[in-house]
Amino acid sequence: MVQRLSIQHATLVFGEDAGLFGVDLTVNAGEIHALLGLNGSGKTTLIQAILQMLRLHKGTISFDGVSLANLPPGAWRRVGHLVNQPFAYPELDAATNLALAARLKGIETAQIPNSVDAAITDLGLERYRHVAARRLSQGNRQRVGLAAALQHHPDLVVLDEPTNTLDPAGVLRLRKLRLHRADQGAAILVSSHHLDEVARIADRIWVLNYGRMIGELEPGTPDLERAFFQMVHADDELRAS
Ligand SMILES: Nc1ncnc2c1ncn2[C@@H]1O[C@H](COP(=O)(O)OP(=O)(O)OP(=O)(O)O)[C@@H](O)[C@H]1O
Repeated sequence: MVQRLSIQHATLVFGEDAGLFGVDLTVNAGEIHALLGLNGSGKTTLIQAILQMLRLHKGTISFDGVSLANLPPGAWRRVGHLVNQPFAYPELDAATNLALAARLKGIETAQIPNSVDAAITDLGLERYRHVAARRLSQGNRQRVGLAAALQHHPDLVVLDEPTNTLDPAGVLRLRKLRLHRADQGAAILVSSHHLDEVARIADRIWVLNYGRMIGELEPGTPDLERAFFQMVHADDELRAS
């Protein structure tokens, strides 16, 4: 089993209980892992640290066994991500945005039109391929961002709340795409507030609370919401005592 993403004792302190405090996590090739946690629990911070948008104060993050600090720049082409705003230049249409993303990720020039077509089909953007990103609805802009994150078939996929703003059809497309990519060997880490969706796709579900990894939930748990709150409340009580 290839250990694609390995996070050891990730620590990044913004303030008391804000940030990350000794977070450990490993995602193997072919697995989908979900990060759950209340607002402010540290999901985006962890994802930004994985993407080197934030620097850890302590701990290490490795991709295929190589610490991010030593990763050659070309290795980032094997990563696909969506965090904060989806990638899209507002004046450019969906297809041109995707062609630029493909170029940035090192897809050969001759392959770019096929790659863009496939990404547009995968995310159901056919009607919008010639529409400027600034004219797209939020959900369709999110689809463009997801298409850009996934079109180069990255080995590691990191997505922060990707189903936000997607309609049920978009959620379904993304689910199929993620399951398919994991079958092909990608390691996928995704944060979410949508417990139903997480239960459908995740091999493992991790729970963050106040920047600490407080446990794992079994994806097959019948009432995932209840189990989640029990875990969070038990941790809150422990912290208060
Ligand atoms: N740049 C920053 N400076 C100071 N504090 C920050 C910064 N970024 C995040 N924080 C704090 O760190 C904590 C974790 O924030 P983070 O955005 O990672 O949470 P989250 O789990 O992604 O939340 P949400 O579900 O609302 O997106 C919060 O208390 C937040 O206010």
